[in-house]
Amino acid sequence: MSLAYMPGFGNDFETESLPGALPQGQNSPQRCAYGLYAEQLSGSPFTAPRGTNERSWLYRIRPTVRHTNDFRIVERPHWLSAPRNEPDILSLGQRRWDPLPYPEGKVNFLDSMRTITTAGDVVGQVGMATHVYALTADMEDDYFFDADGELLIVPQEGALTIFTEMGLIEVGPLEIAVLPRGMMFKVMRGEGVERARGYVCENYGAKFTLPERGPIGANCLANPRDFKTPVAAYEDKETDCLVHIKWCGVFHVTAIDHSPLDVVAWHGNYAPYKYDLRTYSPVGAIGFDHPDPSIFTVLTAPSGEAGTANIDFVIFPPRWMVAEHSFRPPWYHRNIMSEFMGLIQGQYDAKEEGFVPGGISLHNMMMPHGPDHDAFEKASTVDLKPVKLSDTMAFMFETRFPQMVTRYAAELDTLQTSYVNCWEGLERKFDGTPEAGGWLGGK
Ligand SMILES: O=C(O)Cc1cc(O)ccc1O
Ligand SMILES: [Fe+2]
Repeated sequence: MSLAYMPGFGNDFETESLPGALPQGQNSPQRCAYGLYAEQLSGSPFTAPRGTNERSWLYRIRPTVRHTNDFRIVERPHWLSAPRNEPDILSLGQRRWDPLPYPEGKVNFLDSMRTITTAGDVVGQVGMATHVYALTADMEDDYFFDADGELLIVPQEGALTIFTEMGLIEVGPLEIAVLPRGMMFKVMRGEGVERARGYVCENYGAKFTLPERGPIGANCLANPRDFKTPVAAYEDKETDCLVHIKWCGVFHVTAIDHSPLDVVAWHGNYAPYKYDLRTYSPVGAIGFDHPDPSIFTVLTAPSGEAGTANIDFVIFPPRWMVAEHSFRPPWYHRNIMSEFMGLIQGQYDAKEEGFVPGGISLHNMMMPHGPDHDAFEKASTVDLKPVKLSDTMAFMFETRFPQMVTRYAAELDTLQTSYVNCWEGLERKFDGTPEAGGWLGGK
């Protein structure tokens, strides 16, 4: 299946899947074409400044009030929300996990979601949660929307077809999809896909946007035209369906007798999109030293405090390493921001082994980390000719808030017990002598 998309980031789009379904010149005609209902979906307050004002007009078979019935609270003990102030679930330390195994039997996207960390406060609309899905079935008559946040989906294995209210998105490894807060959708496996796994960042705060480029100028990094928004598509289905909702950390379900994906036409700037990570144009060190990873920011979710992101979504794409007289991999460091990393394919240059595709590493607030011993030795002694890092794609969900590990993640068999040993060989190499300065200070 080859789907149609509209290019651009945050554009004011318009699309119709039946000719004339979209009203022209006004939003609310007395009667809409084809007997459709008009409905506004607001992603920002009505009065938000133009730059951040987001809403779309949807023309649908039934208004959404008909997609909700009596709600019933349901338990979803594996999809958790912040605040979970349980810093005692796992003792402090750098953490790493092997990939999450696939479940036995048939499990869809929603049922397979497993929360790894939570940060901030879902009701205060700050922070985020990280999750992993490992699915073996489609959502067929199950539909979902997350009132608590925007979902950034990062497939690691197997393509997905996501049927949203505003159209269909196909997304596979090396691509991402972003589904706005409140958007109804269902996730199916892509054509020929048996099972699929990936990472999800649930953004409780302000929406992801493109980072400023500053002196880099008007081009490179993630270019707006590479973001793709689906054209309108609808499901005309009059059979029993379940609508699942996540609201303030609690899950609800309601039964209806038709599909809620019934939007025939829409216009506006509040819409889902996909992005191919291979179209990211990295800018890096062409002289010496290792710049901060913020040069690889694809999307940033601002927190209201300048330069202090609620979340940065950062990738480590294939690129040339050419820095002279420099230690080229990431440096050792400690960070006020908390770093959740995943690997989509290949190898990450700070870790020679142990960080595998589908795996996770977590370097929380102020937890020291950096290259493992082997990577350090290699990078300190290697001949510094230009080297192409290929077949690699790691990423980071970095947040200003500490990330609390869930009990589920803490008890996973895939939690590595000896991760810290990767730094074990970093022995003292100091060869200073008192004559050279010594502990009393410089001369
Ligand atoms: O910790 C990590 O591996 C991520 C990272 C990469 C980098 O190039 C510099 C800093 C940083 O946190
Ligand atoms: Fe780091």
